[in-house]
Amino acid sequence: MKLEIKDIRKSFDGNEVLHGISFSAEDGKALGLLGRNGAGKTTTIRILMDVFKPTSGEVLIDGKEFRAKDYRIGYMPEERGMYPKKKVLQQLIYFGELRGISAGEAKVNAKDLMEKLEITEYANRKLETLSKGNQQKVQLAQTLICNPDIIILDEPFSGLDPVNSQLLKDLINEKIGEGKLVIFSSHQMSYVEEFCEEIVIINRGEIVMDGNLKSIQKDLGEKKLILNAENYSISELKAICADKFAELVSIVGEKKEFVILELLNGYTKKDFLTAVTKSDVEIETFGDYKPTLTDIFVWKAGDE
Ligand SMILES: Nc1ncnc2c1ncn2[C@@H]1O[C@H](COP(=O)(O)OP(=O)(O)OP(=O)(O)O)[C@@H](O)[C@H]1O
Repeated sequence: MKLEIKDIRKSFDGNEVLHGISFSAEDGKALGLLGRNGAGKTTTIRILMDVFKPTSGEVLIDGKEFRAKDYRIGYMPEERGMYPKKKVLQQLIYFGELRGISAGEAKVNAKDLMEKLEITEYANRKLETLSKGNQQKVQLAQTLICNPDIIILDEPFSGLDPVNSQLLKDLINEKIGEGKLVIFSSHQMSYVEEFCEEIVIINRGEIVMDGNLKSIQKDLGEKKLILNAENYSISELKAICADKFAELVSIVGEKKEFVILELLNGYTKKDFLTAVTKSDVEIETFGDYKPTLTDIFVWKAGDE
């Protein structure tokens, strides 16, 4: 199953917020939809869910027009929409029926999900009496109650402690393993890095980066090295690189723990290592630079 967003534009009152975005998501993989606040992620998801019509462009599934109502979709919106006064199991069954499965099937699914999310003991409690994190887990159970083929999660980890995050991770991974199509929107880069093979970064309504995360990291890390010294601080090391090794490398950045360098044309990692070894720099860390998703995000979606 392949879901394609093709050249989508969306305006609100004449103000265009999506400027022709295109990307695709496939089953058995998770796609991370990233962007700063107001970038256009929720608007994109709402177009997918048929909450809004795009101003132009189309959404296709396996090459045909996609109509959300024809598919089993589990959508966990950022603003959680459940009934505070209703009992947990009762409302999970209600949402299951609402989404086209029988009460019996919904009950079986609800019990299975509650067990996996360790919330069985709250089955007969009113939702509002649960802690925020447990309410969040009920919300995920609601999202998955009809065994959806397409799962769209908007900030599913907000407010969860590490143990509960792990339960959620296990469940989402299980769904990816079952071949579901998962779209995952979050500001928590570590989770995106863990789940998502593919990423799309939206900035001010435009796609600024799109593709396989590992390939992007490899491409952006190409010819880049990290260096740290035992006998010099980062700023001293930068000055040394600019002074002694300027023929071999340029300085492209720094982190608390190391300087990031780029090999200049014609030079190899070995050339640089030989030069450093001959100098008085005592190497603490030396190796290839692999940008984190946070690095990529800040670079692509940060302020100019
Ligand atoms: N119903 C609406 N009417 C008018 N403008 C809207 C509407 N919905 C969204 N927008 C505007 O569209 C732009 C994108 O908003 P959107 O909610 O899609 O961003 P987002 O990437 O999901 O942000 P966040 O990370 O803060 O949730 C914003 O400028 C927002 O004000």
